Order: sequence, then C-alpha cells, then structure tokens
Amino acid sequence: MLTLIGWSMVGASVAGLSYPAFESVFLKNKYNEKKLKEILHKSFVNGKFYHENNGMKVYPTILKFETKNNRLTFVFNVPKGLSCEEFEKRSYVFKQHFGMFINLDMNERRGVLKVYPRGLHKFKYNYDDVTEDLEGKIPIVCGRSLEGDIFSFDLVKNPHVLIAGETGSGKSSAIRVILTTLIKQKNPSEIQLILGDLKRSEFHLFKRIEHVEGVYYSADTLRPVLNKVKKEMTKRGDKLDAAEVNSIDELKEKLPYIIVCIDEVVLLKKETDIMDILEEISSIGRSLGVFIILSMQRPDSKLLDGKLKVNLTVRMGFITADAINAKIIGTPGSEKLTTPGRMILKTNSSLQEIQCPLLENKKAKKLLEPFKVAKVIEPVPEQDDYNKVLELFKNE
Ligand SMILES: Nc1ncnc2c1ncn2[C@@H]1O[C@H](COP(=O)(O)OP(=O)(O)OP(=O)(O)O)[C@@H](O)[C@H]1O
Repeated sequence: MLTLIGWSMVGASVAGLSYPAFESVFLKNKYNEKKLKEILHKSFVNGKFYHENNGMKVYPTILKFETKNNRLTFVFNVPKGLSCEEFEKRSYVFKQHFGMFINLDMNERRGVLKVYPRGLHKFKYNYDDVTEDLEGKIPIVCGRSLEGDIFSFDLVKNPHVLIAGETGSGKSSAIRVILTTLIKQKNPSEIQLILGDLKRSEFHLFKRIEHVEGVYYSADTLRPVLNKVKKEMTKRGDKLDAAEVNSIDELKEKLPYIIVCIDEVVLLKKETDIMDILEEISSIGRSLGVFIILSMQRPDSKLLDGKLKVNLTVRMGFITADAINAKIIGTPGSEKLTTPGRMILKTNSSLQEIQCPLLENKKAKKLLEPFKVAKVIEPVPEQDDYNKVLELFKNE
C-alpha cells in the first residue's frame, strides 16, 4: 500500500469542474454529496482514468462517500485495464480539483481519496492543547495533522528521530516543543536529557532544568558523557540478562529513559568514536531505554548512509533545498514545502504533512521556569584569604 499526500500547491485548473469549483461547492453547500461526487467524476474524466471497452469508456465507480471532522473520503474501484500506478502517477489531477491537501491511497483494486478542505495553518504552542490526547511512555509532539488533531508518537515504540531542514525552516522551534512538553509531562525520575548544542545557540534555556543531565557545547565535553551512557547501557543490558527480560520496562527497578538530543550533529562527523556511540544507541538503545534525537540543516549522505539512518525510525523533513536532500532524509515532498514549521513526517512506512506549533524561546523559557534548579554559586574566597596564601608562598 502506498500513501501519497498532497503537499504541493497546484494553482492551475483543468477544463471542467476544478479546484475553484470544489471550493465554492464545499464552502457554500458544505457537504453537498451529489456535487462533490460530480467533481470527483470530472477528475476521472480530466485525468483520463478510464478503460475503453468496445468504444465505451469505463470510469471508476464511486463506492462510498463520507464526511468526518476535517475530511471528505471517497472510495472508488479501479476498473479492469487500469492500474493503481496510473492513479498514483497522475494524482496531481485530484489536487487540481480538490486543492492542495489530499491523500490518495491505492490498494489492490481500490482507491481511497481523502480531501482536507481546511488544510493546515500555522498556530502557536499551547501546552494544554497539544497535550490533550497525549499517550505513551515518551510522547513526542509533532504538530497538527490534516485530520485536525495533534499528532504525537511514543518514542519507545518509534525509537530515534532525525530532524532536518534548511535554516529558518523551524527545527529549533520543533525541538523546543518536543523537549518543553516532555519536561512538563514527565518527572526527572522518568526521563533524563543529555543535550548537545554544537552551534552554541539552541539549548541555553534548558540549562539547570531538573530533567537535564547537562548541555554540552563541544565534542570534547560531549565525549565523556556519551561514554558514561555507553557504560550505563552495558549495565542495563546486564540487568536485563539477570532478570531474563527484554526491556527495562519489564524490570522491577524503574530506570529513567535517557534521551540524547544533538543539534547540528553534522559537526560531529569527524568524531568517529562519538558517531560510533550514537550508532550503538540507535542499534540497541530501545530495549535499554536510551534514545537519540538528531538534528541537522543539510542531511549528510555519508553520515546517514549506514545503520544510523536505518535505525532513526522517525524522520521530520522540514523545508529542504531539493528533492535529493528530501530523499536522503526519507521525506519526499519536503522540498516542496514553503511554510516554516511545516514538515513531512515519516513514521513506520507512512508519510504525512504536519504543521508544528510555534514555540518561541521567550515563551519556552517561561514555561520551563518552574523546573529550574537554583544556580550553584561557588564561594569566592575573601581577598584576605588570597593575601594569606600569597604570604605563605613568599615565606617559602
Ligand atoms: N512552527 C512554526 N510556525 C510558524 N513559524 C515558525 C515555526 N517555526 C519557526 N517559525 C518561524 O521561522 C523562524 C526560524 O525558525 P527556527 O529558528 O526554528 O528555524 P531553524 O530551522 O532552527 O533554523 P536554524 O537552522 O538556522 O537554526 C522563527 O523565528 C519563526 O519566525
């Protein structure tokens, strides 16, 4: 089964009922079933989705029509002599008739066309809204889907995330959304965050948060802590062996999930020992409760050509420079995005378009304020003490 999502704006209309017609039918008459079916039939005509039999054109039959929340669903059959691939190849015809937000699923001899007339819009982060239906042990908030709901996934079930996109595409805001929500949702005994900020620009606001083990700005400072994580994985592995269980979730002792989140991980490319640890986490971390979230501007094909890429089961592809970059990330279509905060999200084998909420630095700081631990102020020796020390040296 292939899922295609309409993410490109197709302005032009073809002959017959086209997108403007759909818009007026939808907006004026809401769910006028007859007219909406007519539009679908027109798209079959204009897309040449028919099979000729003795001079007769046989078009798909609309088997079902349904409206629900933010979505219209049409189910149609694929007449003999036509293939699902032909529909997939010419899916732009449906966009020309129903607008940019469609989803076409061609499966065996059936097509399911979902149309989202209201589309996707930018919106601001609100903790209560985005957490209304959150579930899972490590819920990762992505944003609003075409269905109108907030889409999230459980990092334990979909381990390790790649976040990629051009500068200004909304990666930092998305990471703020993910981390701030986790910090507000979970106790420090449940999750521990290790943050790598190689551009020294993103993670200041997470310093001294109870859940944050540390914020590291260079390979040299990150290396020892990742080595500790490696040792911790070995310890956890031994505990699983001793208890004869497969995952830390089955242990009596409750261990915190460890999440290593690194911004602009490409800057670590030459640090092969660090990259090896990240790859090891991606291979065996899931059962041990250790996860990675990696972000980068330009996806680096060398960095992402091995096990690491395969093991990053979730990909968030924000605006990308071109189709090659989108392909490396694994989110085809992200090269067509133009809105900051918009991503093509790949989870399992499906792709969907999502709008991430905007969470600005200032607001995130405010939300995180209650979780800050007091700053440790090193005692400064009195000037007199220095003088005494100096005296001692003088006497020697
Ligand atoms: N979800 C969003 N909704 C609306 N606007 C957004 C969203 N995310 C980001 N923006 C806008 O885009 C700007 C850049 O966003 P952001 O800093 O997150 O991009 P970035 O991909 O991290 O860039 P860089 O790689 O340069 O750090 C923000 O200042 C904001 O104006």
